[in-house]
Amino acid sequence: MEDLQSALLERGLTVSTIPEKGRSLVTTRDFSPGEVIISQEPYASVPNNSSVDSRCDGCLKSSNLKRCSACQVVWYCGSTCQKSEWNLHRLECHALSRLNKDRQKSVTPSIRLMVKLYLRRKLQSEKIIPTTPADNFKLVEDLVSHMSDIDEKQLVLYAQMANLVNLILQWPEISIKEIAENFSKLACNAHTICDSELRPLGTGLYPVISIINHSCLPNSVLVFEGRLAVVRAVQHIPKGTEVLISYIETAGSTMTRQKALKEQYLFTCRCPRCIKVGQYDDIRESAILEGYRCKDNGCSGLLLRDSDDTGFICQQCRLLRNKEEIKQIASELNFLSDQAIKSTSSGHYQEATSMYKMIEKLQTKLCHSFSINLMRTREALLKNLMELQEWREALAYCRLTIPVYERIYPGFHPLLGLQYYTCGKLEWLLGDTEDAIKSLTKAVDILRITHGTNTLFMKELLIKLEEAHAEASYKLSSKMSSKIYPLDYFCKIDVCYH
Ligand SMILES: C[S@@+](CC[C@H](N)C(=O)[O-])C[C@H]1O[C@@H](n2cnc3c(N)ncnc32)[C@H](O)[C@@H]1O
Repeated sequence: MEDLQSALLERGLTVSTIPEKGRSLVTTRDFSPGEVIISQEPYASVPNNSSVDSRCDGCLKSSNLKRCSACQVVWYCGSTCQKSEWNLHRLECHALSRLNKDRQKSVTPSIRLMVKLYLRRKLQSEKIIPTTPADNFKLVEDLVSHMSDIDEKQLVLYAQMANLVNLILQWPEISIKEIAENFSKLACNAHTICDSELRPLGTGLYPVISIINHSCLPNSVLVFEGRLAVVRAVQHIPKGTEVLISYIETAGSTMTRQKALKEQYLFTCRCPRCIKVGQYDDIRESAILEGYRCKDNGCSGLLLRDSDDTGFICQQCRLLRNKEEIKQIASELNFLSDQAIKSTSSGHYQEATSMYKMIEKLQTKLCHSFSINLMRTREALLKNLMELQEWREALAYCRLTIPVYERIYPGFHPLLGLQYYTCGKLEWLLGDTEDAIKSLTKAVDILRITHGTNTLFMKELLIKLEEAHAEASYKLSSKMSSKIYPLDYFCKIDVCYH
């Protein structure tokens, strides 16, 4: 820990203990928006491989993969990644090859992560892999496990998983209890590794990043460059301030956020947003985000439960919305949602689009215009319409989500930046160059803070913005000299969605 403290002090950081929270990362100098506070390679990581989606164990890419011919479990994109992982995979490969085919199928990413954790400890203790102050098993031992707070059912599950790890490793010196405790540590300390567009790729354990506590109104953001975890300041952080990231999707109401945090991380958040729970403003906000709209189409009031629980009363015009009517629409929505999800996952995008349109119609009747559920439906429509290359309609839905994003992801939030990016790409594709410039500029303003400016992803975005500017000037000069703009120029861009 002392070694870690000196390494952190050089970066302008220190570890302090805060009652109620435990260890926390605190700044010893000012950090400016966009500045990297800390970055770390994983102690152990695994791709979220499934039977339909495989990724390279080294870089998490999904192209040009070849399966390890010995164990038939692990994939690599080429010899560079295979070589860089070889020290550890040599041991893992041997252990996995001993399993029969059925057992191999039960080796989930979580099981592999635990196996890799122990193998790395072994390699470090045998000095085959070097240790550093920020990369050693002692840091894993120091992580919180909440063993005494987890319920019986979860404990049984961890014990079963620990048995499988034991069977794979065949190391009699480690106990089931110890492995089970480490599973509990992974549950509240491991991070989902995402690509630049926040699509999940894998899971990693970053023991120094894991010292950072949560806030629903964080001053920093965690993003990934490949497997490297990077924490950047999203606002000015003065010296002596706790570094805080968000562990969860912050869009939900206070109750929804608190439930998610309690279930997975076993604490009650008391951040500036959460301490407002139960106050009128917070109840109002929850009713907007997750509640219902007034029956009168002309009224924009929000609804709160009436005192005798017969329904919900509009806070603007006092009209009552009956509980039974709400239940009826909600059950229709559940049915349609199941069907729409099935259609999307089986690639029937046309069918899924029709379902989501029906859902949107019902939700527009039921929910407030800033409702998160309605926004999720529009996101699903955007995705499906992009699959169908219905760009104009996709853009219309993307635009509808922006005001809700602005409300639920204030400040420098990567999701808001990414949504502007999608909007900008669609506008440019459709030849709305002026709008594309506006959207791409907003995307750059946010993403240069959350993602930095040096990654390939950001370079591509900056090039797109430059090209959009060039196109606008070209259009202007063509207009002035009455020339016709070459249409095929617009077809050369790719549009992808996060
Ligand atoms: C990834 S760890 C963070 C570091 C941890 N404080 C430690 O001592 O190692 C996550 C755990 O920290 C605690 N924690 C994180 N954020 C918190 C917060 N805002 N309030 C209270 N406890 C928090 C919870 O116990 C949670 O399960």
